[in-house]
Amino acid sequence: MTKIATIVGGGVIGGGWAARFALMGWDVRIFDPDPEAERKIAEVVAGAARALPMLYEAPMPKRGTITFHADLGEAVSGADYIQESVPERLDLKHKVIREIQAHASEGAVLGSSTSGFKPSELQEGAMRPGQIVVAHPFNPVYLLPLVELVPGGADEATVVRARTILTEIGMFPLHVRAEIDAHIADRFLEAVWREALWLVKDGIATTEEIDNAIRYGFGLRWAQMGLFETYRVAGGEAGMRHFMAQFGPCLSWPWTKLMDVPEFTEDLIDLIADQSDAQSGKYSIRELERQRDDNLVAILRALKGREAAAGKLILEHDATLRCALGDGVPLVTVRRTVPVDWTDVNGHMNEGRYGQVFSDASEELMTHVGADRAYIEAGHSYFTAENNIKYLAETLAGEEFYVETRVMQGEGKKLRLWHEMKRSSDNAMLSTCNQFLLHVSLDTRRSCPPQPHVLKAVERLAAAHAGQEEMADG
Ligand SMILES: NC(=O)C1=CN([C@@H]2O[C@H](COP(=O)(O)OP(=O)(O)OC[C@H]3O[C@@H](n4cnc5c(N)ncnc54)[C@H](O)[C@@H]3O)[C@@H](O)[C@H]2O)C=CC1
Ligand SMILES: C[N+](C)(C)CC(=O)CC(=O)[O-]
Repeated sequence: MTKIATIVGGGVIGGGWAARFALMGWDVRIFDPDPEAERKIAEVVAGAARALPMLYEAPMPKRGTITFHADLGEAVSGADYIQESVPERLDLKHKVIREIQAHASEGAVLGSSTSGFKPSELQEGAMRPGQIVVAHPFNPVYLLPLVELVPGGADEATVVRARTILTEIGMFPLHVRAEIDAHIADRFLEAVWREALWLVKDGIATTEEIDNAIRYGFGLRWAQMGLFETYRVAGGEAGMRHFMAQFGPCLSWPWTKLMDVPEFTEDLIDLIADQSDAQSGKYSIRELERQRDDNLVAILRALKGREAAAGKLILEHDATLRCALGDGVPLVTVRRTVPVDWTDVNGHMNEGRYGQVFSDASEELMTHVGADRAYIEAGHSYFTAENNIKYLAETLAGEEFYVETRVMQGEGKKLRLWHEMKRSSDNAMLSTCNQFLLHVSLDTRRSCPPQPHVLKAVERLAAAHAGQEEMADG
């Protein structure tokens, strides 16, 4: 049964939540009094629909519907998960929580995106305080996995449900055990932001120079090792103890402005806004979002390949999205989106990646006929002896495609497959591959007949696919 998430407040963050839930197969309802909300969310969802599927090798779930509701009660009634994402004002959050709880079911999780309020502040005076948790996400919500889960006085059952749901939609719920203003990450980010403001105000660095100091250096380290592991390595062979002995004393030197906050005068606002315009004003916000998303996808996919940090989480989530091939004729062996890191200087999917796509297709087929991991570990497999690939139309980053596979020959050790790669949006033929494989013994590395159960499955498919002639392959 389709699950329902309601997003109350569809701005930058609410739009990101809506996109993540819908792309993970949930039906999404949105309540936001802004008459422009529908347009703004459609733009965020379009960006997310291009970026998020690029993270995965597995097919994405069928996308859920997104509906807009003028009545808050109607929007929340019967929802499984409700995420409050209205502006950061405690009086407004209290009012909205009261209205939500008057109509929401008792079993629903009510998460708040608040960047700074403690859960106990939100729970105070609520009809059912135990139903409310802080679920603080990071922008863009549809790509960054972190969500700080702060229970405060929430019921254990609510916290468990929240964690389960957030994990199911591909997030990393970081359990924040003690509630404090701004949780863990924003406490940290506020310190960095404050120091950056001082550097600009004091004329020491421009906004661009500060961004360069981050993106050419420590920002790259943070994405994969965080702070403490990075500093442990920086301590050399003696590790963290040496690092602290060397740099601990600096903490009492005047390296930072500590808690002083620069006053937000009109002059400071103009200084920063003007420098930001000079740095990035040539791009629209949507263009910057696209650059940011493509870079995040490339970084996350690199980490995925290394099973490191957030990439490991995406790899594990990918495995939960996989499902067995059906029994259709032809078999749909691959369904996925072209990630940005598969494109080349011509701005389209590089020809080398087609080989990977058809290799993935034959691996899926092998699993389907019983030549799976266990079979390979037992010393049997198929080797590809020939690929004849035709490139028929360009394939672009962000496009979903699928591969239909037919078994054209399945006799003894010979296996010949015919793959057709098609674009999902219009079923246009993108590429074909005539692929010949030989069954081998991994002990002798020479060809040999398959085990009887694999041969039987291959023969069954060859019979089912007989007469399904491939396109002329001359
Ligand atoms: N922008 C950011 O980087 C992040 C923001 N947050 C938190 O998310 C929450 C929302 O922030 P943003 O999305 O940035 O703000 P935003 O200003 O982009 O969006 C707020 C939305 O709430 C709507 N709204 C106002 N009153 C409402 C009501 N009574 N009922 C329903 N909707 C209403 C507005 O029309 C607007 O679309 C805040 O609590 C903020 O601290 C959390 C993580 C990051
Ligand atoms: C600026 N901010 C406090 C709203 C930022 C966040 O809450 C998290 C983020 O995405 O950086």
